[in-house]
Amino acid sequence: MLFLKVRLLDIDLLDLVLINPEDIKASQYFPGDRVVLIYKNKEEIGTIYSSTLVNRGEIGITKELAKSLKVKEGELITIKHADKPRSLAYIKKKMDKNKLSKEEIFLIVDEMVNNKLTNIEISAFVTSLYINGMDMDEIEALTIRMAETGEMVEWESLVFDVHSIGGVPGNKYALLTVPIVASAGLKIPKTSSRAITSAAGTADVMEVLTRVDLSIEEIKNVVKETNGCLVWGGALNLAPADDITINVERPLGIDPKPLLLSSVMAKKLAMGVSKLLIDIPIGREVKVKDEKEGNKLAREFIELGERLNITTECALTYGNQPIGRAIGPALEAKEALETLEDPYKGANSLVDKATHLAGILLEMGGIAPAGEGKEVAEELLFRKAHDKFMDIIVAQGGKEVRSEEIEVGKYFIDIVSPKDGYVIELSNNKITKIAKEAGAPNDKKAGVYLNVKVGDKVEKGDLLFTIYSSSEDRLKNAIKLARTLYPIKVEGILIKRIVRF
Ligand SMILES: O=P(O)(O)OC[C@H]1O[C@H](OP(=O)(O)O)[C@H](O)[C@@H]1O
Ligand SMILES: Nc1ccnc(=O)[nH]1
Repeated sequence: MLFLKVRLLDIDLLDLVLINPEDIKASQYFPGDRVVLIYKNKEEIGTIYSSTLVNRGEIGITKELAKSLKVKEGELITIKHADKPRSLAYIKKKMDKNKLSKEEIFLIVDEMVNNKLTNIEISAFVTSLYINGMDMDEIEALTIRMAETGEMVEWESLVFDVHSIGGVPGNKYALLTVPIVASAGLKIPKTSSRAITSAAGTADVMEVLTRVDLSIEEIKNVVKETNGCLVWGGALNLAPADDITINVERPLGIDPKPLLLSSVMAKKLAMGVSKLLIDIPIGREVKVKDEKEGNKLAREFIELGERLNITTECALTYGNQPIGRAIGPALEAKEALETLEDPYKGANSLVDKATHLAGILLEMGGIAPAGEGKEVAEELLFRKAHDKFMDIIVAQGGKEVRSEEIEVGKYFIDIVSPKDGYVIELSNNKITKIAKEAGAPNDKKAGVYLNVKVGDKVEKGDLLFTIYSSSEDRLKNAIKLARTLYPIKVEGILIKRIVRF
């Protein structure tokens, strides 16, 4: 046991514990050791790093860790050796391609939620799922435990929801679909995650306009008032393991299928959703490459839904190029608002996707007859969705806002076509990489605005796209990347002329 005086660190690395090298030398500990930090009746796990940033007799811990321990700067805490988490053996079992039992999966989730696993261990779990997968029994256990380890919401009437598996840039459909469905009288308390593989998750986009970190009580009030909401799952104590795994998935840029299924469905189970529509974008550069793979994933969502008592339908949607033209939180919020303000001016792909998905939900909810949902949704988009969206923004704690008031990055650069021709290729992955390099999603004002889409005719010097950032340096890096990646290819229609011999 070692007693040390707390120093608070402004570092975003939850389990980081700094100790002066001299103190480490004089103790039984080594850098990299996992330790239990004890303060009064609270315990947390941390990993020791050696650093002269703290003086002898001090221990540097993050503000977040201090908050969990309820300890203040200058107070004394105790550390002792931590046992290896028991679930580590099961993570290794999955690495060795074995099936895990329900109890083993429950323990992994429990230890994850109780801060007993370090990011390295969680990352090994995520990677093992990426490589070795899980069967439906395992996925069901993972989903149920992810939901049960947080709060579970109950409603007096049926609630609906829509959720995209993501992967396609510019996927701001929910900012239209939710108000359309809510304005038809169905309850739709939508939870989203932040970006996983993309440059902006729905929660990141919505946060530009209003609060997304509502409590369950607040959500209930918003839904009572407006029928809908668009909130961030990670802010609530709703399926807490979801946000923990997403924070590991994001830097790896992967979304393993068992986690994709459990991440989405655990949030829906915890939120008490009864009828759900899943959007599965299909395309070369998204999570699901073709229709065959899409059908398979859809069947898995439907089966998992049955096991959880959530009536689930799926829509396979076009994912070969971005939805709409804006990529990045503020740019997407602006485009969604523009489209709600005047759907005639909105990007076709955005209006089409949002009304198709809303239409299916309206049919599932008995509001529209079979086959007529899209038409009803379009009408609601023109007549009611904008006002409903404003009501939701205000009820969540924001202010009514017009699209022209949304600020985007003050540093920007236009990228123009090097030749005459047609846009023959627009790469999702490359556009996402450029938007991220410019700072999205953390820099809400960063991103890419596409002036052209596949098939458009362009002349040399015409604007192809604009990159925005709040930082001059990040913009420079994004430009450099854009110049090497060529995310948009322009070619003439004539490929080759062949003459007779
Ligand atoms: O595209 P990437 O970042 O991989 O996936 C994450 C996004 O997909 C889902 O979309 P929605 O909430 O249904 O709109 C999530 O909630 C999140 O916004
Ligand atoms: N893995 C996930 C993909 C899409 N949405 C989620 O909430 N989670």
